[in-house]
This record gives sequence, C-alpha cells and structure tokens, in this order.
Amino acid sequence: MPNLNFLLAKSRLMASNSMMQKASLLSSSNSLAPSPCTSRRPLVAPFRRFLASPCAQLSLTRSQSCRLAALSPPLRCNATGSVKRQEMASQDAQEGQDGRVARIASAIRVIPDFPKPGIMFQDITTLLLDTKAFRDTIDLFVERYKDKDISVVAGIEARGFIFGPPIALAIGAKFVPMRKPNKLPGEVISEEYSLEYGTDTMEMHVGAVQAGERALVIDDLIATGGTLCAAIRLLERVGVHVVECACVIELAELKGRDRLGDKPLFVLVNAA
Ligand SMILES: O=P(O)(O)OC[C@H]1O[C@H](OP(=O)(O)OP(=O)(O)O)[C@H](O)[C@@H]1O
Ligand SMILES: Nc1ncnc2[nH]cnc12
Repeated sequence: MPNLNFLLAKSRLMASNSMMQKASLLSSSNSLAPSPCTSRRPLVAPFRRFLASPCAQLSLTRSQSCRLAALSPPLRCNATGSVKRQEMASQDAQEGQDGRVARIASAIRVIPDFPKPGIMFQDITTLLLDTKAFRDTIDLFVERYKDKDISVVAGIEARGFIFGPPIALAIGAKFVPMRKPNKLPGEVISEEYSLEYGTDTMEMHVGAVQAGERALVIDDLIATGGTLCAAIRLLERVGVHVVECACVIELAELKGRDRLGDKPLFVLVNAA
C-alpha cells in the first residue's frame, strides 16, 4: 500500500520540476553529556572517497533513474544518474508533519560535481525561492524550540545566517554569528576544526554570550560534523549549555552525528 504522503510528495515534486531528496524527520533527544567534540581527527580520505563513490551519487538503477528523470527533469543539472528518489519516512508520517518535510526536501536542489568533482552539492537557495517551503522550514524549528528556554541561537557562517535569525526572533532569543576568521571586528575567541582538506577556524565575539545561557546551534547542513563540533566547543568554553544542534539537511552516510556523541541533533531532511 503506497504511503499517501509519498504519493502527494511525488506528484508535487513532478509539478515543481525539482531535484529529489530522500526526506525524513530525524531527531535525537539524548541527554547532554560531555561533548566528544574535542577530537580533531582528520577526515580527509574517507570523506573524499565517499563523495566520489558511485553509491554517493546514484541510488537507483539506470532504468529507474531514467524513468524518474523523464517524469521530473532536474532544474538545472543534467546528470540524470544523480537524481535521487524522494520518499517520506514513516517516522515523518507518524509525527504528523503534514507533508511539510516532503516539500522542503523537494525544494532543495542537488548540483553534482560542485564545487569539485564527486561532490553532490545540496543547494538550499532553491528552498529560499519557495516561500511556503522556506516558511515551513522555519516553523518546524520554531515549533520544536519555542518552549525550550533557549536564549541564544548561534548561527554558523554562511548558511546558518539564513535560518538562524528568523528562528531566534520567533522564539525570543538573541542571534549570535559564528564566523570564519578575521570577519568579526571585536575581541573574539577562536576554535580550529578539521575540513575535508586541512583546517579552518571559527570565531565568536567575546561577550556575545554569558555562562549559563542555553543555546541552539543552527546550520543548513551537517556532513562530517566538524563544523558543528567547533561551534559546540566555542560555546561550551564560555560556559554556555548547548541544548541541541539543528540542521535542515544531514548527509547521514558521513556519520557527522556520531561525531557529536550525545549532543542532540535535529534535522529535517536526510540526503543520503
Ligand atoms: O559537517 P561538516 O563536514 O563540517 O560540513 C558542514 C559545513 O559545510 C558547509 O559550509 P562550508 O564550510 O561549505 O562554508 P560556507 O557555508 O561558508 O560555504 C555547511 O554549510 C556546513 O557549515
Ligand atoms: N554536499 C554538500 N552540499 C552542501 N554543503 C556541503 N558542505 C559539505 N558537504 C556539502
């Protein structure tokens, strides 16, 4: 018996001509524990290998992907082999998300080989063009966090700056930007973190948060988890309690969630 939400999502998807995502509503409600985010293990080879592997790019057989591509040509990219089938996770249906997650997932475009060969880039700019999907994205986060006594929404540069401020305003929290190095004009504290190749640094203004505050960390996407870990470390160094991390998209195969240990992570779309 086909899932009704799936059929609705599929027809909407065909109408909207969007790229396809595997959608699920996932959340972790583990209690807080000392974060394992102190490790800066290199992620270079496995990450690169995964992104370049055929399984990262193609979950359908050739005939399936051709058929789906004929029904729903991608917005801009023409690599039909990269099109992934959208389906509503049963958990989503059970939790009564009334199709919002499906629409959000279908509004996210996937661009193969950007910014380099082998990378399937999850492009949220198309989500921002869909006013309903964008509003639903913010609403789903606000519904989850409005009664959690959160005083700080920490948004990660750059795409966390898109989703963080409307959530902060709606739940009555302040917004704190977590920036790339040498962008913030005041005194900062810094945290280094590992990237696919090499390292980067994240900075936060001294005095933006106070010890004892309760924070939500928001970004568009978790891949290896290194970025979120750096944000958690920065906040915990100054005595802030990170209640949860939230992302629109999770690249689950990269197991960034594991890297967060017991720190709760809430995501809307699983782009497997
Ligand atoms: O889980 P991770 O492996 O750490 O990767 C996730 C990060 O990667 C992307 O940002 P990016 O570093 O591309 O920066 P940008 O948003 O400024 O382009 C994304 O927006 C996350 O912040
Ligand atoms: N596949 C991807 N799409 C968008 N942003 C990313 N950051 C890391 N991996 C990414």
